[in-house]
Amino acid sequence: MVRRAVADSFRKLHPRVQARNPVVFVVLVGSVLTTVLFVRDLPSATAAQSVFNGLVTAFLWFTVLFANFAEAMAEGRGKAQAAALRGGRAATTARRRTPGGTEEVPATELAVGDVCLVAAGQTVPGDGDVVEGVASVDESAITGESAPVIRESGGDRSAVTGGTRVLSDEIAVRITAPPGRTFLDRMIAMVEGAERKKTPNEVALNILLAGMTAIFLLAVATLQPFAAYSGAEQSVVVLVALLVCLIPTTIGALLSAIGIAGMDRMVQRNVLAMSGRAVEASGDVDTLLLDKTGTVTLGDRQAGDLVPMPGVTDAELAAAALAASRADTTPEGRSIVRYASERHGAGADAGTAAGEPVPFTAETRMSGMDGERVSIRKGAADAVRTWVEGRGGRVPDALDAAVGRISATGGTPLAVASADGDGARVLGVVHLKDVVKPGMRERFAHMRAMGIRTVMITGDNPRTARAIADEAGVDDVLAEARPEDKLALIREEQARGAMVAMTGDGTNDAPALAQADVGVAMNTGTQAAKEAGNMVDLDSDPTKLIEIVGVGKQLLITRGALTTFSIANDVAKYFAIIPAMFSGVLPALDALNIMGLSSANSAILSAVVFNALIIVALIPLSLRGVRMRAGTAAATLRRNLLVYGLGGLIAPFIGIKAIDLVLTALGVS
Ligand SMILES: Nc1ncnc2c1ncn2[C@@H]1O[C@H](COP(=O)(O)OP(=O)(O)OP(=O)(O)O)[C@@H](O)[C@H]1O
Ligand SMILES: [K+]
Ligand SMILES: [Mg+2]
Repeated sequence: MVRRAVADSFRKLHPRVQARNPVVFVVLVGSVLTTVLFVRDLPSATAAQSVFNGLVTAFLWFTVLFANFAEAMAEGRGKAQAAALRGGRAATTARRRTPGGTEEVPATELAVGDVCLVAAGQTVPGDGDVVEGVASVDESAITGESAPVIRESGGDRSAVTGGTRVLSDEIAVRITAPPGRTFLDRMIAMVEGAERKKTPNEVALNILLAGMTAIFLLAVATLQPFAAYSGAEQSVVVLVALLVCLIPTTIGALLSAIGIAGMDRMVQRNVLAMSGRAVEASGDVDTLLLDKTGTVTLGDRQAGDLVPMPGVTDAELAAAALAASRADTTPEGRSIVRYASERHGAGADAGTAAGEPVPFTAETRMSGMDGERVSIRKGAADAVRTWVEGRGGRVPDALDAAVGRISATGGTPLAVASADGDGARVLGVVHLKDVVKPGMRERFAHMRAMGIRTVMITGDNPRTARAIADEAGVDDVLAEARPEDKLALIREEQARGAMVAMTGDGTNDAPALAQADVGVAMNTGTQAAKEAGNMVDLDSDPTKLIEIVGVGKQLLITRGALTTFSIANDVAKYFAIIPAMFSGVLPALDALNIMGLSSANSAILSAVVFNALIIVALIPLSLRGVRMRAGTAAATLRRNLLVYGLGGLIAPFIGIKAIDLVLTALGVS
């Protein structure tokens, strides 16, 4: 990896690459200039002068190369990972469905909307949503996790990724991404940094650094007339050396490496950040919104009980629930069919006329069927109540009692109602059971300690929401939320200045994921959710946000610390070079030579050498990030100013003096 980074450092010398970084570009121009002067003066200059010119030139080139090396090292890990991912992407053929049957086609010829059949042992040919069937899938090619996961049509676990392998059963997959733009392709581009754009913060910092560079350029250029006046005209090599020492080369050289390394630290935690901007934003998150099902809970909502209303028999309720769920492909719908068939026989709804299915939407929060004589609905209790009352029906008090009992345990109550010529009535309630994921409470407490407010938003009723919220330990809940309510809540938080992160998995979460500053989609979620967010968590762990925030904060703090160090650092070089330049003519300036450097040339050379070496010395810190300790932001800032500001001020005095001693001992100057 180091060898490749060294080769890349030379490859990056291309002016078009260098022009992206104003500080390093100025050093590059300086290097070219001193090289020309070194060669030009070679015949006329004294040997000592040529050695000086040659060494200054060499270390200016090293400065540029070290900056390139830092970036190449940061990119290295991603490139290795991309190569591994590419290796796993074997050519696959797909069994595409045609009007008459199926046909074999190469996966690269699939178009969006095609439906393919994938059986046990076969590789999923492209990204898509499962439209029929349930299967266990090995996603280790993408997540590195070998335990199989369940993918099924309908609900929030319908997305499959090209390159993963079906282990059991057969599924039909509707392709959602064109070849070349699949998740794996994007993942490769991402870890490789091919799509890396400068973040707004990086752009701002670059402008600041470019401004400082321009000011020092002006200062150094106007120094010459004064120097000439006082009889100490300086060589261009010395002026270039002074300029390079004064401009913020340290942070200029390391800035992009710090950003790339931050992205890479996300990848190491199995989080794919689609932009550096998202990584930065995660460092400032103060509100986290989570959906309930599949995020806070395991999301495997299964029918576990049927509660009939007074005057309704068990069989009647089961028949209605079954009829309303026959065409419902969501996991909830299928679990009702399973449960009712087990208890009351597969044909329990034989007496109920079939009809047109009414699919579930997050908007209506109901599903069911419309027959010729009778309509049936099942869904959120408040939605069903409105439906029944709208048809002149009266809702029994027993409904509230049943809903309350189920909700109190964190279960989801689905009310079942029917309407015919005689009016509408509630038949009973289906109890969907779900379980809070283990370890949630500790994780949310940790977030609270980091100053992050957690809000659970769910389409479920307020009592279920409250029960789950209390069990999981989130700070606040928003219940009975439709997609636009989720969106409105995020806008509201953002309007009062909060940085909002959202984790979710459903298609109904997609608008909110897109609106949030940091939108983390669960890998188990739907394609729509993954498209909308700016991060995907391959482990589908909502509390991963703690680590995401940690990485973001570390990125911001590392960048701040090294910027402080870089600027403080340049002050000392001023004390090395200015006295050296004028030592002959202005003895008063010798007071500035507090380092007691041996000669003018040695002082200047030592400063240039130190300026180059400090970049290499700080590469490990840039890649690893500064160590994070618990504490408030203000305390961290104070500590960093002390360590990196003061350290940056003192380090060069020691370093330059040491280099001066070595150079003198070697007899170089
Ligand atoms: N298949 C279905 N048929 C009828 N009603 C349903 C179905 N699935 C869910 N519901 C009802 O709709 C409500 C909202 O749906 P859903 O749970 O998907 O919302 P959500 O906003 O994604 O919240 P969550 O955080 O629970 O995922 C559920 O609480 C339930 O009452
Ligand atoms: K510098
Ligand atoms: Mg959901």
